Amino acid sequence: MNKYLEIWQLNKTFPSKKGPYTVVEGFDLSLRQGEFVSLIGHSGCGKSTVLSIVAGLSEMTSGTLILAGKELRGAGPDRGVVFQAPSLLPWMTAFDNVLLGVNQVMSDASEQERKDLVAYYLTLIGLKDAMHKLPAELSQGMRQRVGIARAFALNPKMLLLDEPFGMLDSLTRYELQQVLIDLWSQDQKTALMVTHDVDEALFLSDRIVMMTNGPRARVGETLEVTFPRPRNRTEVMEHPDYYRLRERLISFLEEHDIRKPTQPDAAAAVA
Ligand SMILES: Nc1ncnc2c1ncn2[C@@H]1O[C@H](COP(=O)(O)OP(=O)(O)OP(=O)(O)O)[C@@H](O)[C@H]1O
Repeated sequence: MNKYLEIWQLNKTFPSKKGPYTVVEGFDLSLRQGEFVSLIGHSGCGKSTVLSIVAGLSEMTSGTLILAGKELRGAGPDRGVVFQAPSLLPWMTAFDNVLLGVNQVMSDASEQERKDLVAYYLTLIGLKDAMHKLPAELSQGMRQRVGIARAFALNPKMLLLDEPFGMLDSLTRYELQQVLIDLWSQDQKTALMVTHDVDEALFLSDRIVMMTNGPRARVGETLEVTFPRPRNRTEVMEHPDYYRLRERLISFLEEHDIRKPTQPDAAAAVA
């Protein structure tokens, strides 16, 4: 495997009132260039912790991170991050919010080139007619489109997405998943996404990485998703492997459900 992002023996321990709490331990994961990988696991297992360490927004306790052959230290424009809600400056239009980042990262390009780039991504993402509106004049889904357009426009080496559709209603979520996958197909950015949504992971990913529960969470199982690309939802859901892969993901999550009794005595106690 030609490794583009390498996460090697990642450990993260938080201090807590009861002593050090090790969230992830011995977490190993590699991504190929242009690969879309989703990280799935129960709430609190440490998915966002891993993502924010890769983004450089949180420090690891120990381990090694390598992106495109270089060891990562701190945050940088080589990683574009998309959270559940984008942080947009409320007094600036969607266009100016994206331009702000582009101006910082692409200082070598001319002013016109930078503006063209912003307009190009906002148009691709479906905001052609709304790019000069303020964030308050946009719906939540439109604001999230701005966040995604910004991440792509900055031309990072990779995208880090932390439940990017988690706050959207299901129709908007489906729409934006398609928008994201269309943009991704065009730019082929290496992407690591945290999600709770099994169908979202199956629709978008080349590989789904299932995390064990914390404390000391690590990679449990990995699922290859080989549906042909470009993808559309109907074709993916009608693919003969769809329900087998979905079933494997759900079984893994059920096997790792900490609320589920594992012994007859425990079952009796819960009953
Ligand atoms: N700054 C912090 N200080 C102490 N503990 C933290 C901190 N950030 C996260 N944790 C703990 O680390 C664990 C993993 O949190 P994290 O947010 O990474 O999980 P997650 O899998 O992304 O959860 P969810 O799916 O609910 O978003 C949790 O037990 C959380 O309480």
